[in-house]
Amino acid sequence: MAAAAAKAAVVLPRPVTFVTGNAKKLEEVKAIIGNSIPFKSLKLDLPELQGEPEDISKEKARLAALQVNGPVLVEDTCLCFNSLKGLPGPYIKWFLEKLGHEGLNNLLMAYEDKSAYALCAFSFSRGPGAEPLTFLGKTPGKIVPARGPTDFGWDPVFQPDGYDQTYAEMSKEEKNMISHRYKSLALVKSHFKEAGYVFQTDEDTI
Ligand SMILES: O=P(O)(O)OP(=O)(O)OP(=O)(O)OC[C@H]1O[C@@H](n2cnc3c(O)ncnc32)[C@H](O)[C@@H]1O
Ligand SMILES: [Mg+2]
Repeated sequence: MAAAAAKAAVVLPRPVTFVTGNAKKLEEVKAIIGNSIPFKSLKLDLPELQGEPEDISKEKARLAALQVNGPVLVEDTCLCFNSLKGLPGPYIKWFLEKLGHEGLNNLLMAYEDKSAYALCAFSFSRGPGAEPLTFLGKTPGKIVPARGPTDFGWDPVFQPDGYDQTYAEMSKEEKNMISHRYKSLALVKSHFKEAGYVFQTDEDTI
């Protein structure tokens, strides 16, 4: 067949819903995605799961797709300390909540190596029952005593490699050009471009 290479467009029932309970994530996702993917957001507190980042992200997507009954994007963010073999990793939310910025630094007191990496795992599911695809973005850096505004998570204690500023001290534009989230979303965007999804609109979603 001559046109064997031509792929049929995959029609999705409505714009993708980005499901998150975190308003700061949403701000960054909106800024990075822009108009490249038609999406809307839904604030839902999905369960904090355990395991490997990729598995957690996929499971989040499965749960979100069931709740939304349509295509979803979710993401799970980890902050991994190399001296601690990648921990706190996906458990950073609880570590930050209980220990604060100073406590995160204290975890590394006994170690010379303060290096760390921020890891973002976006997962996309085409709908309930579909196997989610996962896209990982990683930015290396180190853990430092808190500097800068404290409006987003662990930003004040993470200084990316090659920069004198912590994520918190950078402008949002600058962070969004180098961040774990930016890198993961760049892969998501490429996937959407390649897949050529066609969206039907559905006005009755939130
Ligand atoms: O509803 P979801 O999307 O799960 O939102 P969440 O706040 O529960 O987020 P995670 O489960 O991914 O937990 C990640 C933790 O790291 C924080 N965090 C996520 N991205 C961050 C970033 O870019 N800079 C600083 N802190 C971040 C976030 O506030 C959480 O405390
Ligand atoms: Mg969460």
